Amino acid sequence: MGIKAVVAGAAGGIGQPLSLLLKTSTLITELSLYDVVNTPGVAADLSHISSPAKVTGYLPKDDGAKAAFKNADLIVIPAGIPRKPGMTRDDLFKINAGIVKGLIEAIAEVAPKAYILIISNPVNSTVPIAAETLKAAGVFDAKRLFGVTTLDIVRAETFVAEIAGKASPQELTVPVIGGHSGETIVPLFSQVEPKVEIPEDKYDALVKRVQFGGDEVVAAKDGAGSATLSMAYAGYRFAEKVLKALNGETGIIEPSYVYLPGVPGGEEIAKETGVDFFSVPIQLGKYGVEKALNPLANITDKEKELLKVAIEGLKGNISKGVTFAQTPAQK
Ligand SMILES: NC(=O)c1ccc[n+]([C@@H]2O[C@H](COP(=O)([O-])OP(=O)(O)OC[C@H]3O[C@@H](n4cnc5c(N)ncnc54)[C@H](O)[C@@H]3O)[C@@H](O)[C@H]2O)c1
Ligand SMILES: O=C(O)C[C@H](O)C(=O)O
Repeated sequence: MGIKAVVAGAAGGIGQPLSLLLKTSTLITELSLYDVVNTPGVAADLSHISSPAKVTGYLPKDDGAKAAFKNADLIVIPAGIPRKPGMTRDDLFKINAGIVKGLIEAIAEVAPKAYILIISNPVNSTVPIAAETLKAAGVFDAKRLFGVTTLDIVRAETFVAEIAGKASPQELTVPVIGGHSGETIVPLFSQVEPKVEIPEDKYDALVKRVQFGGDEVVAAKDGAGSATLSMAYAGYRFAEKVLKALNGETGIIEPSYVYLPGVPGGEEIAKETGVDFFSVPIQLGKYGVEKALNPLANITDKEKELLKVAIEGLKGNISKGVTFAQTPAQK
């Protein structure tokens, strides 16, 4: 089976290294790169790599977005502006909301069955925008729409391993649930596998570091953007799991920000949290999310407190996205 993958925003700080990683996958036979600039060059460069995927670059002219997306199996979207110091992810809404909506409208027309992976911030709002836009086009399948929160997990693994003195962070599974910004990010250190002891006096700082890891990078880049390389790694890690699921592998589990009422097992979590969009561990299959796993049953009192704050923040982010998508564009 051939798999067609697309990166929308492929010429950007995340888009280029993410496209490189996707080009190395032997599961992809066709890799389409879409951006408003520079994709012919990025595609020519990647096309010299000796892996199976045929690489093509598309620009907006000649209906390039639709040509790029046509009949795709997997579309990853890191299109949009990144933060500068002093900005929140919500400050990106004004510009990125419209970019995501436009891209999703094109996808709805020409690739309604694609797995859509949204990286563009604010993820807490851009995923609801995508869901509403797909609903309006009559092609929404919650089992195939994902907000990529993997960078929070990657960071949690790294920071927990540092504290727990583990040489190999990749041996740890650290569930991180909720959303993807500040206090909406909820690491569940009580459910780390294999179990680790977080010293009491280090717990709060560790939670904060996972929640605000993005700010560390924004500050260090000092006006030159936000995380790109670690995000490309995280984006590929999630995309690779989707590719394996598409290829028939079973038992693949990773957290992602999904529309809970639309995925098996999600309704109960939506009732418990009071929000429809939420990141939880999901099991992936050939046709999308097979089930959402409920991580809430055994959480600690401290994690319950974090969850409460996260849910309050998420409610506003979600309704802002839904309202934007449902409001007709001003002429
Ligand atoms: N989900 C996460 O964990 C996570 C992590 C890091 C960054 N991000 C977000 O990813 C986004 C991209 O970050 P970056 O550092 O790559 O930014 P960047 O500015 O380097 O790249 C963005 C790219 O998007 C392109 N673009 C703009 N409008 C477009 C459109 N309509 N169609 C197609 N492409 C378009 C730009 O030309 C540019 O090449 C930002 O919103 C950032 O906040 C998310
Ligand atoms: O911090 C950002 O704005 C980018 C990204 O969401 C991150 O977590 O690094």
